[in-house]
Amino acid sequence: MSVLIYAENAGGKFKKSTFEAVSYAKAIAAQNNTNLIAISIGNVAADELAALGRYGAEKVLNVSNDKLKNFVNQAYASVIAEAAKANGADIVVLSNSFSGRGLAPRLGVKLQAGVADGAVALPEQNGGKFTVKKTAFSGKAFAVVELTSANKVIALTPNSYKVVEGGSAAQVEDFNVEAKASDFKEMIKDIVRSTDKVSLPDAEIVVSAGRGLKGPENWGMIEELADLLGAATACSKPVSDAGWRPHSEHVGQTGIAVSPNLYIAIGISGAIQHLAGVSSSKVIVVINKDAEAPFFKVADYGIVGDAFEVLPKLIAAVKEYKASA
Ligand SMILES: Cc1cc2nc3c(=O)[nH]c(=O)nc-3n(C[C@H](O)[C@H](O)[C@H](O)COP(=O)(O)OP(=O)(O)OC[C@H]3O[C@@H](n4cnc5c(N)ncnc54)[C@H](O)[C@@H]3O)c2cc1C
Repeated sequence: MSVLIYAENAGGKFKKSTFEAVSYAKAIAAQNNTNLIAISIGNVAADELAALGRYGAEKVLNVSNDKLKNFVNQAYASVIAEAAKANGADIVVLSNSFSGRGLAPRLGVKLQAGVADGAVALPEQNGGKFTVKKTAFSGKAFAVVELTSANKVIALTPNSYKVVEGGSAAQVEDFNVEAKASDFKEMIKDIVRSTDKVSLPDAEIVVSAGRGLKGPENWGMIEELADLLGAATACSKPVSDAGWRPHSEHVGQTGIAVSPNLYIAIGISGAIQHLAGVSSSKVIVVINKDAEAPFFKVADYGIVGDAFEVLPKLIAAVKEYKASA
């Protein structure tokens, strides 16, 4: 028995969500008194691979097949499943990222494994039962699921488990798998990044605005606040539907799900479909002129006020704080 973690990279670098998933997988390996093996697919430098040892991986399997340079759901799932079988891994962990959400069910089929996607806590293993707390109904609720199969796949919600450092460099080994033509029926031809700014799914802070901002010409204040805080910008669905902001910024049930440390919602009512994508944020701050806006019910901090008065004051206060820090 062992635990296998799929270490996802972006352009050859591991993301914070990967370090969280490795730390989480290490804790599961420790619970089960077994070792942790990582698998990386794509072109990642040897020292970057070995550095996964810092978060608990003892061995890193490196798959650098040219055909697998870009993410291909089916092919990546086949490689990870092969690695799990070859290393006797009965628990496979990955990040519940865009790629992870595609891989988890495929791995479930390939490994005949129960899947807990959107996990938010370490599994509980009592009296032979293996249960995992996970988000349910697009983040509107939590569910505790029991995985009864011998093999298990767990996809960890980003920002729900802390990064734990302490280990030493991992041993890196090449892992070669024959890539099957049938795994390449759908391929990513090109990746065009929408912006050079902070990536929304990975952002620690998100500044988000809704129809209360009245029009696209008022987004200067949102961008200024986001720049000052090193945050990503987001918006509600009607805002992107109206073309005020790109669809890549739309968060919620039908958009991107985010779980930053801080989510600032400005002029957004807090409809259930919006909350579905943001409710796992650690701290939620709401600015809305209507004290009855539903968003206040889930807010940690709220300001009842006109965004056009509150935001300039907030921006000035952040500038003042940064200047004095
Ligand atoms: C199937 C389905 C899926 C959906 N998916 C999504 C989704 O993924 N994401 C999403 O966001 N929505 C989604 N929606 C739409 C959702 O139901 C809401 O209509 C939407 O979230 C409302 O957006 P909003 O809060 O920006 O606008 P509004 O509901 O118009 O709210 C604007 C808010 O701004 C406040 N306001 C106005 N002026 C000011 C001011 N000057 N200062 C401060 N506050 C002000 C108002 O008090 C109000 O609370 C979906 C709907 C359906 C039916």
